Amino acid sequence: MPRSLEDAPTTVPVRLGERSYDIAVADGGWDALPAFLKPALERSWAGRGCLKALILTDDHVAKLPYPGLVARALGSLGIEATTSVVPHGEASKGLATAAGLYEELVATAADRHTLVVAVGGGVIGDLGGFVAATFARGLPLLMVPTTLLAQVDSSVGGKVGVNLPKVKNIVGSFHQPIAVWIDVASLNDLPDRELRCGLAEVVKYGVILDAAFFDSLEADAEAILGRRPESLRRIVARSCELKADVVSKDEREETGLRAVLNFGHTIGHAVEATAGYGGAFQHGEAVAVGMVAESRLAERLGWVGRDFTTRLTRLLDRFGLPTSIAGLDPGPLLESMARDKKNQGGRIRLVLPRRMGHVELTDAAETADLKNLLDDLCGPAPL
Ligand SMILES: NC(=O)c1ccc[n+]([C@@H]2O[C@H](COP(=O)([O-])OP(=O)(O)OC[C@H]3O[C@@H](n4cnc5c(N)ncnc54)[C@H](O)[C@@H]3O)[C@@H](O)[C@H]2O)c1
Ligand SMILES: O=C(O)C(=O)C[C@@H](O)[C@H](O)[C@H](O)COP(=O)(O)O
Ligand SMILES: [Zn+2]
Repeated sequence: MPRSLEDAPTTVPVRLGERSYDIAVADGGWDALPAFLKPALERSWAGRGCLKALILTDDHVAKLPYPGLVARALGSLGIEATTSVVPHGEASKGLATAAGLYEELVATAADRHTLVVAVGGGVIGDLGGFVAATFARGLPLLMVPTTLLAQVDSSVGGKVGVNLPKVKNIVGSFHQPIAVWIDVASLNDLPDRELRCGLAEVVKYGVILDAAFFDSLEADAEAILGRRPESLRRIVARSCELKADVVSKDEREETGLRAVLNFGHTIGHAVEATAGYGGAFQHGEAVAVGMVAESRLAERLGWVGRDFTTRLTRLLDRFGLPTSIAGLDPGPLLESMARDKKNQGGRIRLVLPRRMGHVELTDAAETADLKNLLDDLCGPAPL
């Protein structure tokens, strides 16, 4: 049970017609999970009549209580769970791991009512979601994100997928979960580096959608880094609300609205893929340097002033995130950007800021502009 009424989970709805679902933002209170899950299973065609579940997690999270707490909640609903553990890290988010999971589903006689439960970070959510989307043409999916990044971003909105060696997230689908259960208390176990990675996506929401949220992150930075529960719960709930609103208006990134969530990712994904998965840059770190680099591009196009990038860089710095791509090789970065999913008609499209709280998808930058930008930013940092 929640420890008090104030501890009852906050619910954020994701409004998508028949694919609507709720995100519960709790602080402990795992006893409330069965009551939260039961109606979600009943609402979902594939979840109705569910007797079996596959809990997917990684070898770090497998040592924590969360997969067991999920299995217990499912057991109380009469659902028998088996657990599959994959190695932690981005290298697991590939077709080879997915193929192994398909074999496990076959071996356990999974049917279209078998629930896939992703318990872990964004790697587990994207991989488990991809397997759920594709096995038997679609199994019900429950997200139980345990990193800040997964709680504020990857567990919400239905983008699931895996990487090819040179291209991030290039094989995938849109497959909405039936529910998302977030326990912010699980963030107490998280290494500092992973907390910072999540903060990169949190800062992103301020830049793209909510200037007042950005102000509040600046004001509350110490409490957030100190993992004060109210602060974590506030940033998780607000991030989920902002993402849920965008996803409900443009679920499949068709109108250009959802693309705003990709600020920092055109250059960020290029940095991640060229550095190698599990290499020098985690996703959140790549997004941090990507946001700064894309803000510099916006400066060059006259969209924002230098002060805009300075303010963004200062907050990322305060959160202990990298802000520079100095020393990277610009050639492979540009090649990688040319493979971005947002591109159209051979033109690279990026999401760039106009002012705090507002960004736009644009192909205004010529390849030569991008090459100059990368040459400058990858050169030695100014003294
Ligand atoms: N689908 C989307 O919309 C979306 C959005 C953002 C990011 N992503 C994807 O998410 C991935 C990054 O996710 P991530 O940053 O969560 O990385 P991750 O899944 O690799 O998790 C980071 C590390 O934290 C560990 N961990 C997880 N929970 C923990 C806990 N409570 N305590 C201690 N350790 C814990 C994991 O074992 C792992 O070592 C990338 O692949 C990125 O592309 C997807
Ligand atoms: O949900 C979205 O839409 C996003 O763009 C969120 C991003 O933070 C996330 O990294 C996403 O996986 C990137 O999507 P992609 O389409 O560029 O692969
Ligand atoms: Zn991201």
